[in-house]
Amino acid sequence: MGFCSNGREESEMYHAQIHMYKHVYNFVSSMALKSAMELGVADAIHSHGEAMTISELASALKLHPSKVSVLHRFMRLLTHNGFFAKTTVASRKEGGGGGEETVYDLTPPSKLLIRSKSTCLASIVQGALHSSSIDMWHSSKKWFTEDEKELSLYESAKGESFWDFLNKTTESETLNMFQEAMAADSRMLKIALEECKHVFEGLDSLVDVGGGTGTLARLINELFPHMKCTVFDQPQVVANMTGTENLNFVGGDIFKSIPSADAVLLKWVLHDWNDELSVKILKNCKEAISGKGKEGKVIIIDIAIDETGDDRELTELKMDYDLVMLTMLNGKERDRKEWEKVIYDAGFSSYDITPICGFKSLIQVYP
Ligand SMILES: C[S@@+](CC[C@H](N)C(=O)[O-])C[C@H]1O[C@@H](n2cnc3c(N)ncnc32)[C@H](O)[C@@H]1O
Repeated sequence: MGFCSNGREESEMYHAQIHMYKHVYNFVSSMALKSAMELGVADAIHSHGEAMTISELASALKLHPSKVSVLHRFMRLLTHNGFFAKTTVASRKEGGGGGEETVYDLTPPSKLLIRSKSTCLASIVQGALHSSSIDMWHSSKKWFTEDEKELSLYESAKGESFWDFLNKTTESETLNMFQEAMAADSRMLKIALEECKHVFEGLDSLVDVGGGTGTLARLINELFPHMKCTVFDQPQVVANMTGTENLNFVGGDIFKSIPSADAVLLKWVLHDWNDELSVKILKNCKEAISGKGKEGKVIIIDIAIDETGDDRELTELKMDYDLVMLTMLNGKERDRKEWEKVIYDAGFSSYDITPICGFKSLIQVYP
């Protein structure tokens, strides 16, 4: 193909270059977001109570005076990316002399970084962009040439599985960071749970398998105070947790056995595992709900990839997550067909999938 021989080819090539560079530098937007989260930009604007100029923001964040122009450039990108809104207002400075100034305000995405709010997702930004989640990508070429199907990129690069890394006593800070990120994600489900109360009606007991530190179980308990909820997770995760009359914590292993209940909840658990291990978990869930006969059910909250039904941006997010699960844990995000396979392979007779809260789906599975 000639380089500049014909207008169409030339324009196609330069579009391709833009496409390529855009994807090469996607990480800059992610990292700028992480910097804003670490600096507490959203908290500063929230505490101030109104939109702020760059100098006000720099002073509230206690930045070095030499970094005011740096902050301006970060805010320019973050504003372009929808995290802040920029407006021009009459100068509020004393003796402003009728001049104007540019002020930055919060937008719905940056409101999700306000730490005092229950919907804060700062810990997700922290965990997803932590060096332990990113460093391994430098070893992907080596991983592709290894003959170890079950080895995640994480394990190939670091010599230990992500779960082992999390559970090392010396890394308890990382375990806390991970559990806090999971809790933050669960808190986001509050409204969705209220909207799908019917899913839990008629159940006297529920076990939240891989339920972490119990954030979701607590939300369910608030909606259904009479339901007996059990949070089942690895012993080291639930060791110091205290329950209430209708909320208790049990340590154990999902691959061995799961406490009995009318229903089992699995939020963000099956995407951690490949199909074979997911079938094993689902079979143990089936056993756990067997006392309730045909009335028992397994409630899965996870991603369902739907390339034809979802828009491009949503599908990209779901596919990004698929690679996160693959590389960190050898897990996977599934489309309808893939869900159906693991569900039927585990011996269940039917299921239904409903999208809830943005990018996750609620999958009810019946014996
Ligand atoms: C991705 S987290 C999801 C946590 C929680 N369901 C949520 O969405 O916030 C997966 C959970 O599975 C737990 N887990 C991993 N392996 C387990 C095992 N063998 N037995 C019990 N729990 C396990 C982890 O400790 C972790 O809390």
